[in-house]
Amino acid sequence: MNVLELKNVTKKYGEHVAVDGVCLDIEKGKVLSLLGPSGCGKTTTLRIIAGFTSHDSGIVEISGKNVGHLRPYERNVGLLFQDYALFPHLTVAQNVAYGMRYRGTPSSVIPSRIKQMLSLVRMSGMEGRYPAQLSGGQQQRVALARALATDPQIVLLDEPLSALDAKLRVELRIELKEILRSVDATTIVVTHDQEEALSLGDEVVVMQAGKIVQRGTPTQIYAAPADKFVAEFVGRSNWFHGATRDRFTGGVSSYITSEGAEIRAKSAQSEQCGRADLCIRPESIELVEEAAGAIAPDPERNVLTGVVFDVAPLGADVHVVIELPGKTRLLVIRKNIDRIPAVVPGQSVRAVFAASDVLLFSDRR
Ligand SMILES: Nc1ncnc2c1ncn2[C@@H]1O[C@H](COP(=O)(O)OP(=O)(O)OP(=O)(O)O)[C@@H](O)[C@H]1O
Repeated sequence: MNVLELKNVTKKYGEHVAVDGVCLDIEKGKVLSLLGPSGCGKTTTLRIIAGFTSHDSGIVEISGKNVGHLRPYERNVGLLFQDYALFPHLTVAQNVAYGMRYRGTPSSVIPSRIKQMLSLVRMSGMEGRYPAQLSGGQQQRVALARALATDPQIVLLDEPLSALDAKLRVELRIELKEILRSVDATTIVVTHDQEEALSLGDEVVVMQAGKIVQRGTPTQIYAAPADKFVAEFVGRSNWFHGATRDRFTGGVSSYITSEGAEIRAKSAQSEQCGRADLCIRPESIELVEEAAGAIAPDPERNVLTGVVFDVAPLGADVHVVIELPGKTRLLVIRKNIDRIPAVVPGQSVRAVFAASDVLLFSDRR
């Protein structure tokens, strides 16, 4: 059974439709990431579920019950919101106890529950501290303990890690995932950080302008984006615009790009596409030096010749920018451990990628 179900939920601010007919369900114990650019309606959706914002139409159900008329404290929802900081005048223990007292948890149970929650978020021994005496990461752990203390039916996390620096963010992200899994929490996490969304969510929901444009596993969203917006928003990408020239057997079509290059794409949809946007992920491209000799022709492989423009060794990855004829630039990302050819700017190379790695988006303009 779904713990949460939104049925055609819409919210307008004046003429502006912030949430536009959203339908969303989530099963018990699953973590759903809500991802999208600033202003696409993620926070408004969470606030509607929590009961802080009323929706204009549609139905919000928690465990099969319409909760549209219930106040926030009457819904058993755990919250960790950007603007829902710890109470500065309360200790760690009092902050964690706050929601429980509000919801009528028996006083006899509260101390052991505080202990359990603080141990879960690795904050045992900090009960008597005030928020100002904690680091940003510690404050977020306490806020998480407070959100989970009432054993909520749904946990809503709005940009839970955004205030932290990059390294701590990644560390806490891994912990957060483990904690949510250990308590079997049904969770929606809002983020505009794609890496966070893909790593935390069992499934990812991508929103644009108040609407859901795709829902899928992190792998589906990355490897099979529903449209150009999702492909551009999730992951890095190289883009070409082209028109079909030839069609071959096995779903392979060749496109001539605006810059005059030929790119072959293999896709179930390629038969329908006259003009199309072609997307190639930087990780799908291999670099082959000129010195490596001729590359055997293969109708399902692309070979583009260019000149290395920039090489950026970024720790585990190397980012290489290739300039193709017509000044188009192609980003190639290789793992350091691949021992890619030690290319240098100005060197001629070939960028090689499979026709099946080209994502095609039909251009209906
Ligand atoms: N109280 C309000 N009054 C008027 N407009 C609002 C209000 N709250 C949100 N909006 C508008 O609704 C749209 C969606 O806002 P929302 O905060 O849900 O976006 P978001 O996807 O969470 O963005 P961000 O990632 O920047 O937090 C935006 O255009 C915003 O300006």
